[in-house]
Amino acid sequence: MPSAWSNRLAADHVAANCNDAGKSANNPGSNSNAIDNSGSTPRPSAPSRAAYVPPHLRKAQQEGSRSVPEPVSTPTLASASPRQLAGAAWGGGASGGTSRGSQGVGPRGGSTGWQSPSNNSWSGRSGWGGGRREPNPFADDDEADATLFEQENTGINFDAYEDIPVEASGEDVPPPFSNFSEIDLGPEVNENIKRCKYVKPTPVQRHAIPISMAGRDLMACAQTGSGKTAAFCFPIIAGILNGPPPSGRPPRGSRTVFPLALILSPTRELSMQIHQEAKKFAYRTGLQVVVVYGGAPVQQQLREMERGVDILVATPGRLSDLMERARVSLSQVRYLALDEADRMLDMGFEPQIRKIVEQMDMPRAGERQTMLFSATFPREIQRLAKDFLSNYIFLAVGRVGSSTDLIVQKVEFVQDHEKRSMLMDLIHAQNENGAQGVKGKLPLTLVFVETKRGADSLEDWLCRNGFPATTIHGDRSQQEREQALRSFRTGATPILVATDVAARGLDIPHVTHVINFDLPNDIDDYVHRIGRTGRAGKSGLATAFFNENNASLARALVDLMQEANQTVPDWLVSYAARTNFGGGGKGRRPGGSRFGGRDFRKDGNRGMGGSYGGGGYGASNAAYGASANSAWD
Ligand SMILES: Nc1ncnc2c1ncn2[C@@H]1O[C@H](COP(=O)(O)OP(=O)(O)OP(=O)(O)O)[C@@H](O)[C@H]1O
Repeated sequence: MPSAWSNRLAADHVAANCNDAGKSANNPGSNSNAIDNSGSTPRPSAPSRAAYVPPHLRKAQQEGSRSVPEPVSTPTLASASPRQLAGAAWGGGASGGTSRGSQGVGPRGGSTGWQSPSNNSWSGRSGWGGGRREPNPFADDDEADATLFEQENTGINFDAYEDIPVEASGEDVPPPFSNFSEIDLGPEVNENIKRCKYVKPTPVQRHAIPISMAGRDLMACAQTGSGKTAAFCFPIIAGILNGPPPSGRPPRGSRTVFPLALILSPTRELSMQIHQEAKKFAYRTGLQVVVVYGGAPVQQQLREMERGVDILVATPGRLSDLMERARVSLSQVRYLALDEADRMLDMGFEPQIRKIVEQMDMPRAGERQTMLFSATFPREIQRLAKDFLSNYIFLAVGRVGSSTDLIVQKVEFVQDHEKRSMLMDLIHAQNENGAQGVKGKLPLTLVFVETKRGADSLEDWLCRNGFPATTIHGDRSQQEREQALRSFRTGATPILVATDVAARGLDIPHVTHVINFDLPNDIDDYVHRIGRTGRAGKSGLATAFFNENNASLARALVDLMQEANQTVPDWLVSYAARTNFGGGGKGRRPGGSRFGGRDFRKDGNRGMGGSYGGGGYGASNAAYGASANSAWD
């Protein structure tokens, strides 16, 4: 499909590089020059190239080999994979690789390590005060274009969150705050908020932080990209710093660690991201934040843990493994946060979570503080979740008129065999329209497909046609997944083809377009997928390819789009009318939940016994909440 735009890309060179870039880890010794860009012959083997070292191994490599004095940088042009070279050629530059070589180093925790804002008994505890240098978690941010960073966090669109309806139900709901200065997070955390360039709290932060700081359990539902990570991290960090020093924890160097807070998330990449964020928020507090997740060498993670763990971020599988080896005890956990909580309690994860939370040594609900966060909370999951909570507050932030208006949603009727050419048209169009991505590069496009094979096949096809693409899915090695994400994030490879493994939580600035090449079966999955754009007050575009195979989603999709003030095509409305039997997936209420869904305890207190919903603030009835417009309430 020739065009001025594709011509300018020297597509044959790009496609060749793309082809080379394919699953290189599987073909380490192959001939890099065996290039075919005709699209008709099998993809050539990948070239041999310098082994990629993921971030979590770089330090180990440094420590283990004096001959490697600098941390391994994200590949530059000289060392980049062909796939990245393709991105560079296509995107007009290779500056996307953020050098980590100049990673900054923070001051020693020294005697100030562990000092709480109001409780100096923390000093002298383990942590950075032990003489280790705390790496500066803001180093990468500092390297980023400062203007860009400011735009991200203080852009005018952030005001779009101001009018969001909020519902909080439960007994004695603490009132919200307006500014970070009104709440005692402690001087270190306040300083870190400034370093993050957060000028004012987002609505979910305004409401959730006081609830958690008051010691209450919380189930919070707020839009994608609205700052939920900080909403659960700040109270955890401040709570630990303000709380009593831990008792009964073994001395440093012990093989079993006793974290005070546990943050669980469903994917490795999301856990890594939460870890990065939490380290920023806890910088110079003396608190140790450690992440453990599958697919990466356990020894390295064990070494990290041996240096002390106060806040443990984990995926359930690796955590279970470490608990079985008696390397982690949850007996001292004061704070438990489940990010993407509805996913964590969905069929796939629920038994594992139940085991971790209920059958090991974690203090019971009521003895610990529990926070559940997600953008979606189906009722049956809320019902399940109450087992993990004690006298909790349900918080729902946003629905109509909320930040999701920032995502323009479009639905195109596309038969399966036409999807690829439609995709090509969309990408051509957005590039010819001059959409801008990172530092003048092409905008980032995230394409969701249903299967891992489908992801590989589409990535291959895109590359063959001159579109630098990479892919992330469960069959790729962890190294490949991380490399793909980094290459996409930096703009070196501006198209990422993904399965649902990338649907939740990932915060990738400058994703301007999410394309549902294959629609999910569940409307909540759709909500999370499109939420990869339009984050932190910025606008975004989401396009879905719809055909007869997606008929069961029509009703929920129409409702969702109408709630978000989107233009719904007539043909989709007709589909929805014809298929008004529900859909939305997974046997849940048709259409699943909504961001800003209702507290299920208000549905007649089924199974709850006690009286709830008496307190709270904000609208508490049909004036808002998913029920207002829903076809089912
Ligand atoms: N108070 C704030 N001011 C400015 N930016 C903020 C603020 N709080 C969070 N952010 C930024 O907003 C972005 C989205 O935050 P975050 O990833 O926590 O969203 P989320 O609600 O967890 O989204 P998702 O539902 O997709 O997981 C991040 O880049 C974060 O740094």
